[in-house]
Amino acid sequence: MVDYTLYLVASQSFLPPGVDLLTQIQYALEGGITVLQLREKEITTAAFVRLAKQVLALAKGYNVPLIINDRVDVMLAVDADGVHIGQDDMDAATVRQLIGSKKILGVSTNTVEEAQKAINNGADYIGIGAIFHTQTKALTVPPCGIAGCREIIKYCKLTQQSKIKTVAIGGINLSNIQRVKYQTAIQIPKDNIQFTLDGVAVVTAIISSADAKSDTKALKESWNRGICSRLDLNLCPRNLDTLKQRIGSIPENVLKTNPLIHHITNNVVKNFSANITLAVGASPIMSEERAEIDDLSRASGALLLNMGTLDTQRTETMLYAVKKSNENKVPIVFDPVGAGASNFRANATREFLESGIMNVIKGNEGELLTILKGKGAMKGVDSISCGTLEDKVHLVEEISLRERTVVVCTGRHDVISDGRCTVVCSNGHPVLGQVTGTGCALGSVIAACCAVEEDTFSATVAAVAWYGIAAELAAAECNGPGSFMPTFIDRLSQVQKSEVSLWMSKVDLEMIQ
Ligand SMILES: Cc1ncc(COP(=O)(O)OP(=O)(O)O)c(N)n1
Ligand SMILES: Cc1ncsc1CCOP(=O)(O)O
Repeated sequence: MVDYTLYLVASQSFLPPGVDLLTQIQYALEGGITVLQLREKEITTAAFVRLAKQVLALAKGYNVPLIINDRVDVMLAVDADGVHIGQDDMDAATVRQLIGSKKILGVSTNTVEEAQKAINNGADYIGIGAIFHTQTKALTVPPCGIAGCREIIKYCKLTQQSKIKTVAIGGINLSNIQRVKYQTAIQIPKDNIQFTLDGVAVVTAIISSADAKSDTKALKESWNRGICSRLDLNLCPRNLDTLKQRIGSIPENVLKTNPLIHHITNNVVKNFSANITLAVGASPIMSEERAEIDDLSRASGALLLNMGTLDTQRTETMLYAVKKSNENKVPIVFDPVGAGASNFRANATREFLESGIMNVIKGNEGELLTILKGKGAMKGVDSISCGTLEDKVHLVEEISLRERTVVVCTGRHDVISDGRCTVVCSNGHPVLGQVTGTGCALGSVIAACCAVEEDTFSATVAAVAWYGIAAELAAAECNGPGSFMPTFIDRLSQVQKSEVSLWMSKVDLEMIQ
């Protein structure tokens, strides 16, 4: 039985300066790779055979199978353990005939149809990908992403009841390996079954590493470790009554717990967001200093990441904060402000989503459309509409299912989904749209609620309703946006102090079946 946990696709092209391939492979073997592939595109057949013989001897010493990329002739010449082929190579059925039944056959797949064909043609495993963008090769088809990968796993494991093994490939590294493992998992609650990938394949995460042995170890440990971050997909209450019961106590818990909320947010809203955080009973800290992220991550109840005034340095810091928060199981609320306004922001949004697990994604329709469809869906940082409320619900559900996280789309009606359960919250007031920063500061309240409530979906619904009700109360008392701001902060801070039943009576929620 081959163990596909950590599959290295090795190639001379991506080595660090001064390091030779055999040495790097030796480190990777010492670090614990479980499968090795030799992928050489630029060398002669004779050189490929020579190299393959050396690599095979090395791999045998660690009992690790050697797969040859693309070249059936080289694989047969050195008697390697198997061959890996892509969609543009010799067809899998012919390769199977040539190599016989005992050798390993791997096939690259990007769609369910390709997986189906690979299984029918006798593949032992499929490489699913590219799952994310990769620097290693120019992709001819777009990355299939977490959602595409899940579809393929589901097909392989469930529909076909097949013994085929699955590994994901493309852009996988230490920062996202856990996300890949857990977010591609398929749960069948009624049968208590879970299907997961059998492993991941990487090129640069190991082959370009300055310390290949320890990076290999770290990748393997991360794969085998329990889940980082919180993915509480089973906690979502199933009906409106249980949801309302659960959200009723959340504002009070924020006040009692006084969680620290680390904000990496935009310059326009820092002051307002800090005041809103204080008003709900949490403690804000605004810091973009990378040197204190480790400490803050250990101390924080939640992290708010807001892309409003993004720059290159802040992007780096945010990526590091994502990594640390996931490691420390600190929930992250991600606000992709202006995601589609420029290529820079669209790319950063993608990079954030690929780099780790975001527990909540909060955006307006334009931002969420950008997450779903890429750049081109919005103008500047202002939102555009995706159509009817039904369209908005579909948008939120689609992203939530794809990213396996809670998604909130703000607007006249706020739509919140965790992919299994969707609610529309109609609390709020149009004056919120006349005060800058009110959208961003909602992120602070969501983060405060997530810090005290494990069930991220309920925490998010509580925050959205709480915010909306405070806005309704404040708007009723004031004359315009100027006087609204202080009154809003007052009302926000008073919700916990009022009777739960009083604030709950104002909650305007509808559950979408
Ligand atoms: C494990 C694994 N999965 C996918 C690939 C990609 O193979 P292919 O589609 O043949 O592309 P090239 O590697 O030839 O560029 C792989 N090599 N390994
Ligand atoms: C060979 C291949 N096939 C699909 S993505 C990929 C390259 C993966 O490289 P990396 O792990 O460095 O992103």
